[in-house]
Amino acid sequence: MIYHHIALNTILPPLTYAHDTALPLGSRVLVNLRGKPQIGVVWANHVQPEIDVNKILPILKIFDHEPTLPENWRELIDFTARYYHYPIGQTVFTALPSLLKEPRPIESPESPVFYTLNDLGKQQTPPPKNHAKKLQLWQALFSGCLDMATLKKIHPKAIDLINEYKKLDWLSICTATTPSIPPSQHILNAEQTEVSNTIQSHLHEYQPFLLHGITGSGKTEVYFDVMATVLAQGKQVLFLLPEINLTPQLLARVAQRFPDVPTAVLHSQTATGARGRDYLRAMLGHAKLVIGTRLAVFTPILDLGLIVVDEEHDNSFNQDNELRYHARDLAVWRARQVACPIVLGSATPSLESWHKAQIGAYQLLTLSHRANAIAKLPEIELVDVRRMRLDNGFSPQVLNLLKQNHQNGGLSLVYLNRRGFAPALFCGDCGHTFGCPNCSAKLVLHQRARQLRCHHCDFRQPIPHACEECGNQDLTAVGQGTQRIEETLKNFLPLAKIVRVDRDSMHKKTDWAHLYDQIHAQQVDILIGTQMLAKGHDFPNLNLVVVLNADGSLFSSDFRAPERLFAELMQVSGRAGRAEKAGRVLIQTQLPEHEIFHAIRAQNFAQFATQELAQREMFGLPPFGFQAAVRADALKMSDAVDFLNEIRDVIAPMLPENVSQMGAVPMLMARLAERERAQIFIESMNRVALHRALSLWEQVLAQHRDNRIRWHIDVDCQEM
Ligand SMILES: Nc1ncnc2c1ncn2[C@@H]1O[C@H](COP(=O)(O)OP(=O)(O)OP(=O)(O)O)[C@@H](O)[C@H]1O
Ligand SMILES: [Zn+2]
Repeated sequence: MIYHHIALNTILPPLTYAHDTALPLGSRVLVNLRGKPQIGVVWANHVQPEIDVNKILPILKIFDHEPTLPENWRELIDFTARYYHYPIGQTVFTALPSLLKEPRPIESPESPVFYTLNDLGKQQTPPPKNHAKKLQLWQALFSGCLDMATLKKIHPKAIDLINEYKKLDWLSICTATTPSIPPSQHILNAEQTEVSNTIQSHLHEYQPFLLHGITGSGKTEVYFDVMATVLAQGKQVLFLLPEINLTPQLLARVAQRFPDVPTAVLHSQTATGARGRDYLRAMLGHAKLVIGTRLAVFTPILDLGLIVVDEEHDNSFNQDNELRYHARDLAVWRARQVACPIVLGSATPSLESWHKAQIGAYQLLTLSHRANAIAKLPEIELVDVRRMRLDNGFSPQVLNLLKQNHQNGGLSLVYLNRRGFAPALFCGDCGHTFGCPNCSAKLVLHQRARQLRCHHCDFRQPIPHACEECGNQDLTAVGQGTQRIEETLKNFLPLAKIVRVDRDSMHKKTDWAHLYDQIHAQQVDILIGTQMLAKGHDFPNLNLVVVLNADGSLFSSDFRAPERLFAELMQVSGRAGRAEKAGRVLIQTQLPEHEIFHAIRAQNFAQFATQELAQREMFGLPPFGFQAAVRADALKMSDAVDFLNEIRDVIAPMLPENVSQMGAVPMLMARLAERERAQIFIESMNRVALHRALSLWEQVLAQHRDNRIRWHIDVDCQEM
């Protein structure tokens, strides 16, 4: 008998099972766990059993016709599990798409066949213009070699058309698997060229780059330029971006620039079947360009030649439940593993990456001008609203500008990162506000739906007619949400076409396409939007941005709040003035003297980063020190706090010297979905020591099982 370690979807380490031959590592198998058949992955073979061999169960089934999960992928999983102190088996199951978690054999995709029009085909009349997709498919076949997966992305009925053309003998099969890549529509400017050349002088080796390019400086064009070279060499590219930026606009840009390149798109909304297939296509090297959000960092890739992380500072690369990982950091690890360059791009880099560039661990590349030669960075002005009477959140100055801009035919964006009608409902008699019964959060008023809603746990209730404390029937909606802003502006400018863009208004994928069409047809005068609209979009006509109520987070005790606010305001400002029309940005604030606004007005990231980093260094905060949180939640705060403090005391005598652990404290958002949450911060200036301490925590936590309490470890935690 040969004994194997099998990684299973459990908190236990890989368990031992027997088979009469040695199975290849990375194979999928079926085994019994607690009497139930479960899918597992062979993690080690020829292991020495640590338990009585008579008790070792046999492997029930081997999916031996499937490709095995490759070695470098297993190394990535091992590293992830170790670094984030998470069970290996559960890490495997987070990283796999559903298709591979099913106890069924999968159909392994065959090597793709590439089609092109032959001479006879090229002599035919192309399909008429009113059959746009058919024509597009024809044009793609005319100029390149494409596989079925790529053709299907151009036209869903590609199979039928290919069969038809085959019958007519218009096609030939080509072997070329290195795609032909048409040149860009833009000629890179001098800065872009230099940056691209620098990156390209480091292909085939590990080299991290931090590309700091102001908004609209043409970072995407630089990524594409480097990608074109790597793809033309037949290597694969991993392109990661925040969920919010994975827009149809971006995918259209990719499709236009790389029409022949077999592409896999992996994000949480991709349909299960498609995601599984794309995962395998990347793993087998069929898909050359792998685009996705954070989870795509776990895609096995046969021949990785380049990684790009766009908007690398974005918080959505950090997963904050179950396996708490940072996709950007894992991407850097992967680049080192396979010795390829990685480009981290942003207009407002994370202070972690900026610091690494300052100390020379990353190479800093800069794009300091807008790519479009006539476009300039917008002017940013502050509107001091301290002593002003606001009309539903608007200063008179801002209202006037919006009116003027509408009269002059401009496009304006009103930014407010708060959806709903009003953030709170308030009783003027007794001062009561309506809170969520499950969370420490106020209920948000949604006027049209006639509901109060919790934006954290999605609790909903009808709008009450009277105060639940004193019975007063005169309740006031305080503060502004995007719906109220929309209402106010519609009353103020009844002739303007106003569109609100937030999570409540954008449900379907087609909503975005529709919005773009409307904007490009110049049918929109004013956009009202949350973060969703602030990032990455390129609306050439947009020339006025108004930010309402930017101050909220400046009172936060989260040390990352200023960094986030700076990034947010630079991003939203960066939407203005991207083409011919000069841009203007107004930020309403109660705190115009706050130092963060000096840097924002100067639009000077380096200045901001230097200030912030000096403070972080003084307090030993990341990126100077390393930090992890151990969190516990229970129905009662005292249970969570006591649990953590007890374990802390057990560990204290064993704690490595240069590690400190604080006392347990409630989290900033102390109550969430009926659970009360506490945490202990564990800090060290030495990463290895911190991880040694965390391993201790892991061991002791595992021994202290208490059904009332759930716990987790969050390494490099982003949430306070
Ligand atoms: N070399 C160039 N010549 C002319 N136009 C260009 C050039 N490079 C990029 N552009 C155009 O400039 C605009 C901004 O480019 P791009 O979207 O690549 O910038 P970005 O830095 O990724 O922007 P952001 O970070 O603000 O989302 C786009 O409309 C793009 O088509
Ligand atoms: Zn809630």
